[in-house]
Amino acid sequence: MAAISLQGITKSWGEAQAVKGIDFEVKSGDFTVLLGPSGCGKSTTLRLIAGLDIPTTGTIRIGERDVTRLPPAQRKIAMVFQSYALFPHLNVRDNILFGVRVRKEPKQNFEPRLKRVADILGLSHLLDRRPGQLSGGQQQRVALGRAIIADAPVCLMDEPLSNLDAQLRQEMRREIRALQQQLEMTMIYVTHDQTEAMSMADQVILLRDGKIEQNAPPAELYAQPATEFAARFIGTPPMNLLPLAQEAAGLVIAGSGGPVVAAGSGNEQWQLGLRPEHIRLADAGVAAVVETVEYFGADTIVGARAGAATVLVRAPGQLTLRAGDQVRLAWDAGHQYFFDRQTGMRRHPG
Ligand SMILES: Nc1ncnc2c1ncn2[C@@H]1O[C@H](COP(=O)(O)OP(=O)(O)OP(=O)(O)O)[C@@H](O)[C@H]1O
Repeated sequence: MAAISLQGITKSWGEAQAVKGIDFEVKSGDFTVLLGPSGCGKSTTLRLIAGLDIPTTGTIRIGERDVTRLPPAQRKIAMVFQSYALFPHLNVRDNILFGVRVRKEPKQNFEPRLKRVADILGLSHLLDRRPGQLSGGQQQRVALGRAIIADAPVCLMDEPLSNLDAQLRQEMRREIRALQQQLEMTMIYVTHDQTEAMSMADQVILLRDGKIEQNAPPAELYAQPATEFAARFIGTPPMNLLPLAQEAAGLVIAGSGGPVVAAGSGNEQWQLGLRPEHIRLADAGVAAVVETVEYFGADTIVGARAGAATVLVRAPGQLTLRAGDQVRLAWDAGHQYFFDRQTGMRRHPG
């Protein structure tokens, strides 16, 4: 049985439609990420599940209950927001216990639950401090603690890591994922960061302009993007997309050792997609001129101009290339993707 299901959900404010008809199901114990660019409707969707807003049409179920019109308190969900929403005048203990006290749960349960949650999150030695005396990561853990102590079967998070620096974000990603698995929480997590989505999720729901573009596990989203938009959104750096005009059709033939789409008539309607990690700098292949070289430690991203197109290549290790160097680009035919330029739909492979 699905832990959460949304059917035919729309949300309008006056003329403006933020959510334009979405359907999805979340399995119990799964980590689901709502991913997409700013304004695509992620937060609105999460707020509808939380009960902070009511959908214009459609049905939301949590377990077997239709909760579409229930207030947040009756939905048995925990929430963590970007701002943490900690009370500055309360210490860590009272911040964590705030929700259970408001709900007037039996007092004798408080201390053992607090101890467990503080142990899990490494907050035991900080219980008497106030939020202002904590680092960003510690504050984030307190916000998590408040969600976990509720023992709610469903936890919703809206960009909970966006105020943290890059290293702490990575640590917290691992921590949240481990906690979610350990506690078998059903999680819906909003982010615009595809790396976050790919590294944490069981299921990624990619939203675009109020609709679902693709709903798939991370590996499928990467290997089989349904559309050009999905292909562009996933990957670091994202997939190269080259218009398959006459000139670029030559690229395909030269690069793959054989045309997948025949050169010539009608190729302009296609877009060729190549992931940067699937292109090699080789002895033979398409001639290109290096424009940019960025070294990241484990790998190097090279930007090279081939004809009218600039192609990004991701190569392992450090390369001793400079702008202006001549290189040749090669790739396997099996790594070519083709998209219909009109509809954006992927046509090949698959
Ligand atoms: N209360 C509101 N009244 C009117 N329009 C709203 C309201 N809340 C959101 N919107 C609009 O609905 C659309 C979707 O907003 P939403 O916050 O869900 O996007 P998002 O994907 O979460 O974006 P971000 O990543 O920037 O937070 C936007 O165009 C936004 O301006």
